[in-house]
Amino acid sequence: MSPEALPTPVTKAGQEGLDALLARPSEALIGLDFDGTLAPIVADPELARAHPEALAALAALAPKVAAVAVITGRPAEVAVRNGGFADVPGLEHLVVLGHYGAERWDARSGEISAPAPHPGVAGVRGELPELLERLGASQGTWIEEKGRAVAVHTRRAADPQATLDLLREPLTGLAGRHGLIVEPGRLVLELRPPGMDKGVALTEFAREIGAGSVLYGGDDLGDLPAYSAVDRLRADGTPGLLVCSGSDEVTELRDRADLVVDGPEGVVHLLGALADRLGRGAP
Ligand SMILES: O=P(O)(O)OC[C@H]1O[C@H](O[C@H]2O[C@H](CO)[C@@H](O)[C@H](O)[C@H]2O)[C@H](O)[C@@H](O)[C@@H]1O
Repeated sequence: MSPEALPTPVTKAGQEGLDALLARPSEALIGLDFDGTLAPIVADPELARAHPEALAALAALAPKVAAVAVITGRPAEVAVRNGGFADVPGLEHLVVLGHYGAERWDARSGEISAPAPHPGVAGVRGELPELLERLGASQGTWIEEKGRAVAVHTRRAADPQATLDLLREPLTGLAGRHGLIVEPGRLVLELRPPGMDKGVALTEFAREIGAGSVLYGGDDLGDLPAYSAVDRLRADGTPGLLVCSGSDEVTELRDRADLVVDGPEGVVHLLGALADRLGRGAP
């Protein structure tokens, strides 16, 4: 198979991040979101799976870099299952940071560590169905039970965006009354505990492994804190590359990214191209 072509970042900072990754891969941290980045978006989150070529690309790249971490809003256990990340040769050191970093799964041990559940989630869970009913949220709006959080999805509603807009304020009020926050995403409003986000998760993990460069790839609003974390790392002297898994649904990342690729397909090609380049002896 011919090697994948490596795309060129459109910013100087991004090019410096890529150059650092290629020059010193053993110091590089690769952080990747799951839904919309490694897994194509589908109407039923239960059916979301990693892109068919994602595991092979990750397994080719992971042994060549310091670490690969999947940083996701999903419960870690769900991401590991839907991603097929367990027991993959080449991914023996993979880390999955679930619930925006509140949970951590290590491939090495197969164990998940997590803090105590936030009591507000039970309160929200109890009130949510009646609130949705009262608001007349259209048919197709449904609640995803996430254990440490609940998410209200509108992708299957007759008018997904209008339904999301209708729910935003009341759900923010409900979350606030129970000490939770609303995390908006692609046709979803998640009510979850505060205090952790993907930026904190990425920064802490980069510090833990002593990363000398960071690539972060995401597609959704929940990935913006990780983008900001890479900006801060760059300001402190750690080169970074911001990758956007492009879609028509979210444009905020596209505007800040160093490199926009075509959805999970493009992400997988990028990972493959990096593995190819490093395999041939970079830069
Ligand atoms: O941080 P992520 O890995 O991107 O997870 C964020 C949310 O992803 C899931 O919802 C999204 O993907 C679904 C499956 O493709 C799609 O149906 C939905 O519209 C998207 O918003 C997941 O269900 C949420 O719990 C995550 O918070």
